[in-house]
Amino acid sequence: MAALEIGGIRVARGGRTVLDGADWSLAPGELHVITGATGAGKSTLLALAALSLAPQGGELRLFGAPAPAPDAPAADVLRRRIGAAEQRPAFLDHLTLEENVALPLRLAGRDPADRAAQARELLDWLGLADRAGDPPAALSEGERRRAALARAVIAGPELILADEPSEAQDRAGVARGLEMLAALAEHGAAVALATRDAELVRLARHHVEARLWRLEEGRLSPGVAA
Ligand SMILES: Nc1ncnc2c1ncn2[C@@H]1O[C@H](COP(=O)(O)OP(=O)(O)OP(=O)(O)O)[C@@H](O)[C@H]1O
Repeated sequence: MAALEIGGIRVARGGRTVLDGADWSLAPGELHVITGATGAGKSTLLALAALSLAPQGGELRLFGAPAPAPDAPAADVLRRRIGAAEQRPAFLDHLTLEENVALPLRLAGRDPADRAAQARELLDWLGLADRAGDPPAALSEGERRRAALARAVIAGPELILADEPSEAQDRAGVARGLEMLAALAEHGAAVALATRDAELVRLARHHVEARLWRLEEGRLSPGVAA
């Protein structure tokens, strides 16, 4: 069963048709990389999958069932199975970075020691261990992106969505983030990331098992956007 299926999906934003009959299916254990020019609709596609946005037409299915409207109570329940790292992540500035990253575990009712240990491990892996006690406002753009990725994956979601995860990262950071997402896919998560980063695409092609898509004129097709 696919984690996510869209069929003939149509979305208009700001008076413009962004997705125009797009089809896509993402199964557990798969890593998909969506490429496309700026404004092509990559973030829109991930926002649909994250139940942040409703389509105007077509079919959206999550975990084998028709997706509820973003404001329906059922959407809140489903979102707990989804980890999304947004392009412009928001954090709670009265909490430390570690507490922000551990928030999904807090919402899941996990005990504090367990939450702290898991957050530390992820921050360490993503090169943020020395920032754990800092407020999010003190982080650089690249550090915020990595923290958003950590927060998206910490509770073990079945579907992981990462929007431009490599933006503002150095080469080592790009590789680390991709390695982590590929490892999570290997362990059974359905993972999709959107990017315009040629280095990330190169790594996805040659160093991990990934399926590449290009989003053009509102539709997805196999390959990489020019
Ligand atoms: N909140 C919004 N209100 C109105 N229009 C929007 C909104 N968000 C996005 N759009 C428009 O939808 C289109 C697709 O935007 P989207 O952010 O999905 O593209 P993208 O491929 O992710 O671009 P980028 O690579 O620059 O992040 C653009 O024309 C954009 O201006």
